[in-house]
Amino acid sequence: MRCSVQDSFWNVKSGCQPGRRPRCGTAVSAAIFAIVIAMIVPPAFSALRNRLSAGDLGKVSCALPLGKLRLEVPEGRIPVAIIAPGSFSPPTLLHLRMFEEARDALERSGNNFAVVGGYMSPVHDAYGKASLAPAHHRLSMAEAAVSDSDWIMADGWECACRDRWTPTVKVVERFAAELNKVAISIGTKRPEVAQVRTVMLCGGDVLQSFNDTKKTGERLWTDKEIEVLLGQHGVVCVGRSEVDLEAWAHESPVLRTHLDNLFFAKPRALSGISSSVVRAHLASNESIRYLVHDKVRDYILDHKLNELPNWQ
Ligand SMILES: Nc1ncnc2c1ncn2[C@@H]1O[C@H](COP(=O)(O)OP(=O)(O)OP(=O)(O)O)[C@@H](O)[C@H]1O
Ligand SMILES: NC(=O)c1ccc[n+]([C@@H]2O[C@H](COP(=O)(O)O)[C@@H](O)[C@H]2O)c1
Repeated sequence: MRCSVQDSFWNVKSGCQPGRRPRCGTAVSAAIFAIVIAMIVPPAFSALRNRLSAGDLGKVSCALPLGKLRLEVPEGRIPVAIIAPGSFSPPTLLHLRMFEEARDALERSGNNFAVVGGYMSPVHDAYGKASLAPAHHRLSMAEAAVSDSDWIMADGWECACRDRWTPTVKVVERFAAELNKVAISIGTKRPEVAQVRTVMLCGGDVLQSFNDTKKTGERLWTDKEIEVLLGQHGVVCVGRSEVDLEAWAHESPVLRTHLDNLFFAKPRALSGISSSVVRAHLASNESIRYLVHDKVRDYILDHKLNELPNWQ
């Protein structure tokens, strides 16, 4: 056999030079080469796939998903959308449960609210929390988690369409701007735009962090941000522990002036399920079934996210 110019890749590996007979083109060396490639390429590919971020995020649509939005509410009701910012690394069943608790709390708050939709908004990688899986995985898992909900959606604008971390108030403002382009009909009235109220959803730990100060001495949430979030939008908070958040908010100087726009869901069943618990199970090679949606579990295992160094 003589080498051709087209053999160039193989020529380099085999020592074959055009015009000469290959020196070691035996079946044995070919088989060894194939085995070595088979051993090296899949793990390297999987590691690369886990690290890929910007490339995959390029495919994400930056338009707000509207497919599950309720476009009609009964007479006298105020349409409300629930926006949950968070890490979702990974999303758990408790994250989904939070939405159900929040919807009940808002609709029973005596404000005539009718919840028209809910959104999970995974935070940008640049937020820098050590346990974040790459954003495209967190977004895909959020989409899998809400796939069989008839009202909760996942939105990738914050994590995939921005080049840096976005303060939550800006995230909520963008949801408000987009949702207020959608015409909603109230009772028998003609559908009209600019009717949807946006309310941020968070757990008790995040609400309590409104009072926190960073190591630099700056506030974690500025007064201005809290003013806009609570004064113009609203916050619905789901308790994660026995702490009486309502009493705490009454005592908090930054919150007590906005109590009218602060709503509390008090789950009958408190659960310790969190993303860190799920990651701890994965790190110990234990089952995560019934802690996360089955599709999220499948996604984690299919993409080997359990091997992410920051999930160990
Ligand atoms: N069990 C829970 N009950 C109520 N709220 C929750 C619960 N788990 C998470 N949340 C809330 O969900 C939102 C998103 O959570 P996020 O993914 O940022 O953190 P987390 O679930 O606490 O993750 P980690 O364990 O990695 O810190 C936050 O507002 C958080 O307070
Ligand atoms: N000032 C702010 O806008 C601010 C501060 C801290 C956390 N957050 C948001 O809170 C969410 C939850 O963060 P943690 O997972 O750190 O609790 C994230 O979406 C993050 O962007 C916002």
